[in-house]
Amino acid sequence: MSELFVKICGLKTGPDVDVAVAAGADAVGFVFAPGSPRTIGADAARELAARVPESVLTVGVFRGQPVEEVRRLTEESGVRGVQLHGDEGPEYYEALRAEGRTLLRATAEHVERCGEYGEDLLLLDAPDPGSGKPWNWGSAQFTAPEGRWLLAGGLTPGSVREAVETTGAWGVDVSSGVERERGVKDPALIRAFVEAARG
Ligand SMILES: O=C(O)c1ccccc1NCC(=O)[C@H](O)[C@H](O)COP(=O)(O)O
Repeated sequence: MSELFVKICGLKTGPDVDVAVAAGADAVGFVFAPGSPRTIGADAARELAARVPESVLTVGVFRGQPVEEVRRLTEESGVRGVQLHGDEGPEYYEALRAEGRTLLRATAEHVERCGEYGEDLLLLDAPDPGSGKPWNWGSAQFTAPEGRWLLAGGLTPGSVREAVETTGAWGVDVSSGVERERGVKDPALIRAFVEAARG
């Protein structure tokens, strides 16, 4: 099996981006959704994305924003992936597909397989994304989707390995669990998370 895909989300500073990349993250996320302590603008994201090597995917995170706004922010920032947390339907993904970006669909609903909406990666997350609250991925009722999917929602360096082993997730995504306070990343936790995730 290939190595677990690890995404570190909600990065706001150059040093934190550098730590995530050096730790071995496969993707880094910049929050464009309004109203979060992690929200940054296109100019800040462009500067952060410029520090990231080609091998690491840069992802803009959106929630309930018009497709024109998503297009504008992705173009201005230069991120190569788009992560959607709203109620966007397949037509929304179709509208973005032509731009050649990696599309991530985040949902708290049960999903049979990745790709149903035209997404490249599926993100199974808590109902309140970025809150650090875990959801019940360990329950007997949970069935993993087919295809490439990431587990998110309240993961920490202490819980991520068990979560991967229990669910068989293809990848993981974290924000709160690598912060020392809400919206402020902790380099040691970023390193510990990536290491623990891959066992
Ligand atoms: O981070 C936010 O504040 C946020 C706001 C609106 C939509 C999405 C948001 N974050 C998404 C993520 O950081 C992750 O994809 C994921 O939800 C992990 O969150 P966490 O439980 O904090 O580890």
